[in-house]
Amino acid sequence: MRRYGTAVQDHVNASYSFLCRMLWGNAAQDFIMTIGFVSCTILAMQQVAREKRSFGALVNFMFYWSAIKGTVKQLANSYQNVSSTLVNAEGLLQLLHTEPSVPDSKSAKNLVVHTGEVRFENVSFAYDPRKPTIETIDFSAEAGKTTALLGKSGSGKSTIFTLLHRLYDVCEGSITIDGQDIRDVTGSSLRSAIGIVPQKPGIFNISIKENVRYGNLDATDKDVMDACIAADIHDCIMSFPDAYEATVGEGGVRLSGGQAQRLAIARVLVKKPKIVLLDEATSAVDTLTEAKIQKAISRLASDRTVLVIAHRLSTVARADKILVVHEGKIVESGTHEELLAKGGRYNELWAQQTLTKQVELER
Ligand SMILES: Nc1ncnc2c1ncn2[C@@H]1O[C@H](COP(=O)(O)OP(=O)(O)OP(=O)(O)O)[C@@H](O)[C@H]1O
Repeated sequence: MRRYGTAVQDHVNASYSFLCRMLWGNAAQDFIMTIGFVSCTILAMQQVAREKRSFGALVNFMFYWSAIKGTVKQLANSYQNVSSTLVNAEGLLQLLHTEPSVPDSKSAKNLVVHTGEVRFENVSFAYDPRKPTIETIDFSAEAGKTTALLGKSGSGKSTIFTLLHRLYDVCEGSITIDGQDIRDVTGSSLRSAIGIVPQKPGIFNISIKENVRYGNLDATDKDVMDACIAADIHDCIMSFPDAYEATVGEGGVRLSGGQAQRLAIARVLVKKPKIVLLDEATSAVDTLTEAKIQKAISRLASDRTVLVIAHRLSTVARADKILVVHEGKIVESGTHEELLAKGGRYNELWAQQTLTKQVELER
């Protein structure tokens, strides 16, 4: 409350000072205009008295003056408005001119995606050179298959996504998509080839239709509806009084967690990328919602390379390949059955998750 109070007080002080200056400015402007008018009128009257000008010219002058006065005042006010708008525009321009921290190389070409095979070759990375985050990770996510990343919190799963998106460059090794090193391609072509379903999707306070279309601004209304049907959210949207025109509130507050995630899946479906990164929400959803999300994910995954940070047992078990990440390294990889048979860390995580699920169900 104290911080908010201080901020409001600062705002009031700034508004008061702005208003005072504006009033002084207006008063000065009116004063100068009046002085100008009085001087010109005296001069004109003298000329009329000396018969240098006709009385009609004096009337004309007064008529023109009253016509021009309003426009000149408007011009001065416009200047005031323009200067305050320029402050905002300057902020926006600064934002638009922000240089990316990982710029495109001079010889960068557009990424050409054929099958969408992703390969990490001996990749090492550290946010802070004193503490490695990823150490010599080596794996490939095969085209059209689902690869699940599983591991404890802080093991480096999200960092693998961040590197594939090239928000940071790797310190050692390379990441390739269909044989092209992502450092040699343009950032825009890389990002348009990848669709992301984050845990907390960025949802805007606009209509559901526009929120889905954000994935592909050229998508037609039919494309949006088809994507929502595939993401199993169409019926839910139709139950809203305004259907696709319903606004969802700032950050999507009027949607449940499961609905927001399916909306994000629909957004990726209209984008139609070859590679999809999926960060499953950990929040406990009921079994029916989980089944709906799972159905939407299966449709999203068909014929696409999917890398998923898996939290749900159903996703983990269905994945074509599972990578167990531990302290920035891949310690185990294989299918669900292979890893269970190994009896290692995966087995341990699986047992833990199954137990948690049982406890949740018993509640
Ligand atoms: N932007 C960042 N700057 C510095 N360190 C970071 C940054 N992002 C993550 N880290 C650190 O990197 C490590 C790996 O984080 P990461 O988010 O990849 O883990 P995660 O396995 O995805 O965890 P979770 O399952 O909780 O999301 C953590 O120790 C974290 O503190």
